[in-house]
Amino acid sequence: MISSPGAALIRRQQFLLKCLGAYRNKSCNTSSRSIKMWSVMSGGTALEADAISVLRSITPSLHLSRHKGQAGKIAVIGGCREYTGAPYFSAISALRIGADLSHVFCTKDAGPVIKSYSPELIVHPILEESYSIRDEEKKSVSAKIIAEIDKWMERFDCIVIGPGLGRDSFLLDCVSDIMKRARQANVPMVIDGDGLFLVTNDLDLVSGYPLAVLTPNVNEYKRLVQKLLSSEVNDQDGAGQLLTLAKRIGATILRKGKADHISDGDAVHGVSVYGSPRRCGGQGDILSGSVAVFLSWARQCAVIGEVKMNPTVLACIAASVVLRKSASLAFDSKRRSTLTGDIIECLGRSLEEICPVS
Ligand SMILES: NC(=O)C1=CN([C@@H]2O[C@H](COP(=O)(O)OP(=O)(O)OC[C@H]3O[C@@H](n4cnc5c(N)ncnc54)[C@H](OP(=O)(O)O)[C@@H]3O)[C@@H](O)[C@H]2O)[C@@H](O)CC1
Ligand SMILES: Nc1ncnc2c1ncn2[C@@H]1O[C@H](COP(=O)(O)OP(=O)(O)OP(=O)(O)O)[C@@H](O)[C@H]1O
Ligand SMILES: [Mg+2]
Repeated sequence: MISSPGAALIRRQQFLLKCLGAYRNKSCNTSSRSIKMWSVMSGGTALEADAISVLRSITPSLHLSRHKGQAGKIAVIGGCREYTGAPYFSAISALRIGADLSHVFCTKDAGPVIKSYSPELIVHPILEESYSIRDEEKKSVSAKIIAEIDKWMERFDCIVIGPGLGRDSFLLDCVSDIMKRARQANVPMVIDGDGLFLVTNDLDLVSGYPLAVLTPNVNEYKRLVQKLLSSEVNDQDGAGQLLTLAKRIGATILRKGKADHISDGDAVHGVSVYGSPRRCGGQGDILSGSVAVFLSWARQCAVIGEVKMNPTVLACIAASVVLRKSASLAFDSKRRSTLTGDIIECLGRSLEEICPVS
């Protein structure tokens, strides 16, 4: 059941309206059709809001005085023998949204492959799967991996855990340790793909960590609901169930689908901007890299006036809007042949149309 809104929630709702209203008349050399999202605060009040304004409020302007790294340093932990596309899509999307540096930590096998896709990515092929190490080596190999990641951890503004990670048990144990380190260092995490498999089986990794964002697709969401709420997905009360799940976990969830639904346990927001009917694999990977960048930006500007907006929620709204708009642009020209790479090509144009570089 959705509980009554507290004073803080009402203030937040009023703030959101004010913040959105402030931008409504700002000129924009885009087609500027209003991009709509809806929000349901805990009291059940629906409000139509302008997601363009959320994007504009968190996207930093570009100045000649800014140095490399200030627009975001992102790391993706993922990429194994089977999957090299997913971490690439996530990491390159982070750069296309506007991050300055994008790293990938992947297995030794995946490293050369991912490097060959792009010279823009900084690729660390340091992870290992069980098949490549003997049992007696596991402890020392694991310690070496953690030591290597530790050298970098505090430099990252956000890490994405899971695109194309695979399910190897040794690898997942190492990634659990990496997540614990990230949490200790207060580094935000976006958990997707096989990272969600890990978290579903060990909730403590993200439980009560407000800087964690979970981005489940249909299957991943179903597994979370079954495990944590001991029930089936309830689409009659989808918003209520998402709210309960987010509250139970103590983190933000972006439930992907025909409309994207976002909750941090206080409110549920929906983004239903028209996207594309093409369902080629990899679109969730674009989303994870994009959320990471917007989260690093939103954390820098989420305190406006007296009210603090949850940066994880703002980041999810922004990423969802830009991905869907990009998918729509790509589909306009590529139609049935639209691939994930085509959507990534449109990320810059989508964001530019909403937040033009002055
Ligand atoms: N190029 C690459 O390297 C990419 C690699 N990736 C990486 O792959 C790993 C596994 O991730 P995943 O998403 O493939 O696994 P999962 O969620 O179990 O789905 C598998 C099956 O579930 C079904 N299904 C899906 N949606 C559904 C729906 N709406 N409604 C109903 N059913 C639905 C559908 O089953 P089918 O229709 O074939 O029976 C689908 O085939 C992970 O590491 C990820 O990051 C991807 O990022 C893609 C690009
Ligand atoms: N039925 C749909 N209609 C319109 N857009 C959708 C639909 N399903 C998903 N999307 C869009 O695609 C994005 C990715 O969702 P999807 O369910 O494909 O993730 P995923 O399965 O994790 O993708 P990936 O193949 O990268 O693993 C969502 O954020 C949403 O914007
Ligand atoms: Mg996925």
